[in-house]
Amino acid sequence: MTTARDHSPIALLGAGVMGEALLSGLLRAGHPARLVTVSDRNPERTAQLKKGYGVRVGSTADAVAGADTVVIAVKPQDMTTLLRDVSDHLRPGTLVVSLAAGITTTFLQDRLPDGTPVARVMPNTPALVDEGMAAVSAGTHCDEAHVQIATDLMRACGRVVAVPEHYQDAVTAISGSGPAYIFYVVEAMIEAGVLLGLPRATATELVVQTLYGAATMLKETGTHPTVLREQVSSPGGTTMSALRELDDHKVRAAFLTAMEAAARRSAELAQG
Ligand SMILES: NC(=O)C1=CN([C@@H]2O[C@H](COP(=O)(O)OP(=O)(O)OC[C@H]3O[C@@H](n4cnc5c(N)ncnc54)[C@H](O)[C@@H]3O)[C@@H](O)[C@H]2O)C=CC1
Ligand SMILES: O=C(O)[C@@H]1CCC=N1
Repeated sequence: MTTARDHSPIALLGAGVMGEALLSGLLRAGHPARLVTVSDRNPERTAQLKKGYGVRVGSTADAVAGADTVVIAVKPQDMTTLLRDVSDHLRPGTLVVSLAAGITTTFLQDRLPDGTPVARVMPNTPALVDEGMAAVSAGTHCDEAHVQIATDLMRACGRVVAVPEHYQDAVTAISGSGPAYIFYVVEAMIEAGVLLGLPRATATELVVQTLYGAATMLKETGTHPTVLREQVSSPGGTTMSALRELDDHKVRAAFLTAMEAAARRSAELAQG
């Protein structure tokens, strides 16, 4: 899909884990490196990205002044300071896309020049391998073309959905933080394999391929996870013995409580 701002200048402010994931996806999708200016308060980081990707680097002021789209990927706690700098150099009509957890479009609009179009996006780290999941919400001054630009940006490295902004805390708890829960389960399964006497490398290969296979089944068959789980669970068999332990240890309830906590934390982050 092409848009009016295809291959127009982008400023990326904050080039940590998430910023690099998006940057690498954009470049793989064909966005010219010379049209991306990266700014990070850590000079080692900008030097790494300049060397690794051939992008331009500069101050926040330089990056913002030359951009049609400004992508902000700093921690929520660094947002207020950064927005002061951005505000001073933003050209009228420039779209500001924030990837920060918890930071609302109202928070952004209140700290940017009147009428600035802003979009709030919740991405996730699988963007690094073009399998990201991102949810986009529009601010007050964001029209359909702006939403499309934000969507196209994120589509460079995975799937994108548009959601009403009041869903964003829940989205953050599910797909934003979600990869960490999966990696946590993977770690636990590998440890279990080692406990059962498998070499760590073998346990890791078994777990990773099992995860990949199960995820592929979910995605490619569209079959409900309950049905897929039942297909593995023979009457009186091994799987039911394990699942009973997970139920006894309230693992399902723990997931619900954990994701409620993540959503609550997301809502708190805009309060500073
Ligand atoms: N890591 C993840 O899985 C996800 C992160 N996010 C959001 O993405 C944002 C970035 O998170 P990470 O990349 O994980 O953090 P990070 O700590 O890896 O990267 C943040 C970068 O921002 C830079 N920075 C801080 N203040 C700055 C300033 N004033 N000007 C320029 N650069 C500045 C830091 O030096 C750092 O390199 C956060 O708001 C987070 O909520 C959203 C979804 C997933
Ligand atoms: O933990 C965090 O706050 C960020 C937002 C979603 C994933 N990582």
